[in-house]
Amino acid sequence: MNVQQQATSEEATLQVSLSGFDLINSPRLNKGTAFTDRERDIFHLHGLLPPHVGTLDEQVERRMQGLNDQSTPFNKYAFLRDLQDSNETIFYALLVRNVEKMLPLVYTPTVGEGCQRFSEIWRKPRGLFLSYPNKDRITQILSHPRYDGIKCIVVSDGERILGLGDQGAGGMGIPIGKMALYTALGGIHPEHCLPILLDVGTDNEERLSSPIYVGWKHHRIRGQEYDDFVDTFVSAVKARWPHVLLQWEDFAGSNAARFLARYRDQLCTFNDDIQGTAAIAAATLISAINVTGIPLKQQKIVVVGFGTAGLGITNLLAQFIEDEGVSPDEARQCFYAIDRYGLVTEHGKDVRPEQMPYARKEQEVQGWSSQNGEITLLDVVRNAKPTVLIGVSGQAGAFTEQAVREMAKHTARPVIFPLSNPTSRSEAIPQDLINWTEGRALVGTGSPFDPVDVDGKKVPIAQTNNSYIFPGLALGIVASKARRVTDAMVKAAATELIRHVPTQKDKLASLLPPISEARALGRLIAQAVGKQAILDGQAQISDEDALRRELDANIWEPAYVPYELQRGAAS
Ligand SMILES: O=C([O-])CC(=O)C(=O)O
Ligand SMILES: [Mg+2]
Repeated sequence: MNVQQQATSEEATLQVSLSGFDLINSPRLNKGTAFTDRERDIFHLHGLLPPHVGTLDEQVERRMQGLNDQSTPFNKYAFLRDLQDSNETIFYALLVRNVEKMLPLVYTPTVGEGCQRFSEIWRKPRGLFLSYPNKDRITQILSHPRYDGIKCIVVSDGERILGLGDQGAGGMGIPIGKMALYTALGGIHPEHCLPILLDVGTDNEERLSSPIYVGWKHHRIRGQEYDDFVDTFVSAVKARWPHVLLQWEDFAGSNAARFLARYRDQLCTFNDDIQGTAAIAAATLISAINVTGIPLKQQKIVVVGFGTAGLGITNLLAQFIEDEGVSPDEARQCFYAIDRYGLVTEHGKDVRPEQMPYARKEQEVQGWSSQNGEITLLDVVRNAKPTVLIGVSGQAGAFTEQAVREMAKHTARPVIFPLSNPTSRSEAIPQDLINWTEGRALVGTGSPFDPVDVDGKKVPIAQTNNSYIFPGLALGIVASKARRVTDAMVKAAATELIRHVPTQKDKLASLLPPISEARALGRLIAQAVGKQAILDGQAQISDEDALRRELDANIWEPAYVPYELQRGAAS
C-alpha cells in the first residue's frame, strides 16, 4: 500500500476512545449490530451485542418496521426521538431516505404535540437546558469540551411554540426538531449542532401544576431580568464560539424582533420565524404569480396576523416589489395588514412603530364597513379586493368561507396561504379553499396537508414552511464562515428556491418543488447564500471555489466509517 492510499484510508476511519457500554451508549458513535467482528474485538463489545453482524440497510429496515407498528403520530415521534438518542446514523439514514414520510413525524405538525407532551417522554438529555436559576453557571455549562466542535445553535425560550403558545421547557422539542432538519436537509454534521432551551419559567398553568413537568416550575421571568438573562446567554455564546451561527426560534411577539435587532450586528444570527418564514412565503408567492401572470407590484396582499412573521413577510415582499422598479412607498401600498384589532390603520389601537409603515390612512378607509369599530378581514376583502391572502395569525379558521368566497368573486386565481402551524392552527383547510373557489385557489400551507381534489384530480399542496429555507441558509452560513447574516443573504435563499419551483403553468402543479428534493435544494440554497456572503464582505473564504470545497467538507452523509482505537486510549 503506498503512502497516499494509507492517507486516504486513514481519513476514512475514525479514532475512537470509548469502548464497551460507553461506546454503545453514545448515540453519535453507536453502530449497534453493525459493529464488525474486528471492532467488537477492539472495543470489548462481544457479549453486549447479539451475534449477528448487520448492515445499516438492515437496521433501517428493522426500524422502519418498528415505526410502522406505532399507532399514532405522537407514538411515532417518540419512537424516532428514542432512535435519535440511541443511534444517530440510523435515525438520519431513515430520515434522508424517506424525507416525505419522516418530516411530519420529527417536525411539523407532530413536533407540536411532542412539545406539549415533552415531559411524558423525557428520557435522555439532548441539547442544553439553560434555566434561570443557573444564570451564573452558563459559561461553565457551555465550557465542556464536548461542545468544542459546535458550529450552529437553535435556541428557543418556549413561549410561542408554533401556534400552540407557551410550552415552557417542553419547547425544547422545537430546537431539537429544527436541528434534525439541519442535518437531514442541510447535511450539517450532528456533532456541529446544539439545540438550546432557555428555561425562564412558563405561564402555562397546566404545565406548572403537572407533577411530571420537567421544566423550572416558576412563572416566566420578564422585563429587565429576562433581557439580562438573554444578554448573559448571548455573551457567553459569543465568548465560547466567536463564529457560531445562532438561530432564534419561537420567541413570543416583540421579543423575537427585539433580539434580532439587538444582536444581528453583534454575532452571526437570524430569526427563523421572521426571516425564514418570510423567505419561503415570498418564494411561494412568486411561484404563484408565475401561474397568474400578474406582476407582484400589481398584487393586493392581505396579511392576517401582523406580528413578527407577518412583518418579516411584508418587509421581504416589499423588497421584491421594489425590485420591479417602484418606490418603497408605493411598494408598501400593496399591503393590508390585519392584526388583533382589525385592519392596521394610522390611528388604530396599539399600532407598534415597526407596523406603522404599513398602516393605511384613515381617509382611505372612511366609508368602509366595520364591526364594532374594527375593520375585519371580510371588510377588507370587500373593499380592497385583494389578490393574495396570507395567514400567520395562529387562529384556526381565520379565513372564513364568506371572506374567501368574496375574494374569489374579484380574482380569477386567488392566492391563499394559511401558514400557521401546526395543522390544528391553520387559518383554513386546503380542500375547503378549493371548494369555496371552484378549484381556482392557489394554496400554500405551513403544515403538510394531503393533496386536494380538484375536478376529480389530485393536486399537491405546497408546504410553505421555513424548512425549505433554514437548513440551506444555515449550511451556506457555516460553509462561507459568514460573520453576519445580511438581509441580502436571506433574500438570496428565497431567490434560489424560486429558480427551482415547478414551471408548469397549470393548476395541477404544486407551487414548490417536492419536499423529497429538499436536501438537494438545501445545497443549492447554501451555495447561493454563501455567494451572497462573499459579495457582502461577510464571508471568511476567498471565492466560489473555496465555497464549493467548504460545502463538500461540511456535508455529512449518514453512513458508518470503520473505527480504530484512539492512540493512548485505554483498551
Ligand atoms: O416550525 C415550523 O413548522 C415553522 C415555524 O417556524 C413556526 O411555525 O414557528
Ligand atoms: Mg418557528
